[in-house]
Amino acid sequence: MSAADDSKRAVGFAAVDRYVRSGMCVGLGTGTTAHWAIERAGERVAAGDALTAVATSHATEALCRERGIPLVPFAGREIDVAIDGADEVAGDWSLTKGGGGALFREKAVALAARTFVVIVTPEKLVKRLGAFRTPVEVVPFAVEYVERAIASAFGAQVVRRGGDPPFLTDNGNAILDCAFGAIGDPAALDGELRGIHGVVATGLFSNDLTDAVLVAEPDGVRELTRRSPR
Ligand SMILES: O=C(CO)[C@H](O)[C@H](O)COP(=O)(O)O
Repeated sequence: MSAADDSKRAVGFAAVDRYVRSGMCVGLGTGTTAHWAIERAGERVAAGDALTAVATSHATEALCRERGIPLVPFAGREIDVAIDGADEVAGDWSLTKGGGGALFREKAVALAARTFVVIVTPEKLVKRLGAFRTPVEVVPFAVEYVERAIASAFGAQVVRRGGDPPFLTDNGNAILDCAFGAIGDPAALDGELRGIHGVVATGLFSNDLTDAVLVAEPDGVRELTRRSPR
């Protein structure tokens, strides 16, 4: 296993070990870091813990089935804890997510969770969001209009994800990866983007969603303490 995989494994395992108890319903994220939280949840089920899970993507759902983790229907039900990776974590704990295209379901699960735990490797920590392009999920019927609207309203460079065929999310939608530069107020930008007809969701997660951030450091998993008010 590579050193990068070792770190992701450590932080994924730590999140489950610190935040998940038998009897809980767990929201399981998508991506190479969340993968390890799923593996650990599978080990816990095999060891006898009564866990159920909500999956944030088809890929996560398939891995849960392979690992014998019982899945429950979601539809926005309240869940105990959600564990997921991120593409960027800002100093105020706002996030960019959606590098894997699962942003809509990931945000729905994070919103419904009593506790939302973010697991990352250290290079994901940034002062302000924006170096990683912001993913915006868009109904394909309106995608060209939304591309033009984002470019003209924000002066952003907008790239449609995928080629021919284009990338489609698990919801059948397109993703626009948008370069806004450093983002001063992620919640405000999220709201403005969602005001454009055709936008379903953005990968900007406001900082009031995040309850804990675990970082895989070379000498162990560090849990950040929140400096800014929620
Ligand atoms: O938001 C996501 C998927 O939509 C992922 O959590 C994010 O892209 C981080 O992935 P990884 O842990 O593989 O770096």
